[in-house]
Amino acid sequence: MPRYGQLVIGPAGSGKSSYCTTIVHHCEVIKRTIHVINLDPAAEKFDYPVAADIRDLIQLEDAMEDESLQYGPNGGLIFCMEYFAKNLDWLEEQLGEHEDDYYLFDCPGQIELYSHIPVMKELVTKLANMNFRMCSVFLIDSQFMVEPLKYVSGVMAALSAMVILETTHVNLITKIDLLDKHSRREMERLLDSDLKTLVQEKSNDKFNEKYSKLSCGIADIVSRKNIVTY
Ligand SMILES: Nc1nc2c(ncn2[C@@H]2O[C@H](COP(=O)(O)OP(=O)(O)OP(=O)(O)O)[C@@H](O)[C@H]2O)c(=O)[nH]1
Repeated sequence: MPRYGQLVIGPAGSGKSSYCTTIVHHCEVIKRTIHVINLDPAAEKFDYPVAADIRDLIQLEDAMEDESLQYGPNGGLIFCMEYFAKNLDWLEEQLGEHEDDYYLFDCPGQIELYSHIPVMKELVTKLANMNFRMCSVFLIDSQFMVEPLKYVSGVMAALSAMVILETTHVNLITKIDLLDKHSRREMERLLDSDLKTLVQEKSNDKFNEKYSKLSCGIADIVSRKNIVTY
């Protein structure tokens, strides 16, 4: 029987762990067994029960304190994730064989993992071989959604993850409660309008003039392909 789960991804601080906690509470209410796997080697604390933890395999400090490696936090994290990708059998052991249960994978926020580093794709392939049906949930802070140029950048990041991972993909806007009325209206305008026109409005200052053609071209592709509604 297939097993089902979500890869919870998105930029640092976008709310991935908070989302996992919320889903755990929801599953408690609906009486569905759920397992949350921490895949962030730099994570420090969780508000959800951790079923398996990458830090039992490797921790960020291991890479940063090693005399021969001498990585900083970002290089260290990539090193840890590459080490994890070489040891995916460890994950298989941790996951066991719970047939009807649901799984959340709380992932690190480094954007490189969803642009050109193949680690997360290797994870998805491994999970598929283990008969998992995965959905990626890309969380994006609503701060990205209140200004056209930031919005294009956020959409591109989400699109990059979608293209790289090749799973079912859902984009989720977080922290909407922090937006004031004006920002909420702006967000709704962005979600409903022709993005190219909005970017054009913003791109007419002196600094942006040089790049406005490129920004408008990208905005046009994003809206024409309906990427924002996937
Ligand atoms: N107001 C508000 N705060 C939120 C929401 N979601 C997350 N936060 C807060 O945002 C901060 C970061 O949330 P996390 O859940 O730790 O984000 P993360 O994506 O797991 O962070 P990293 O693991 O560091 O990438 C915390 O202080 C959360 O309490 C939300 O929907 N509304």
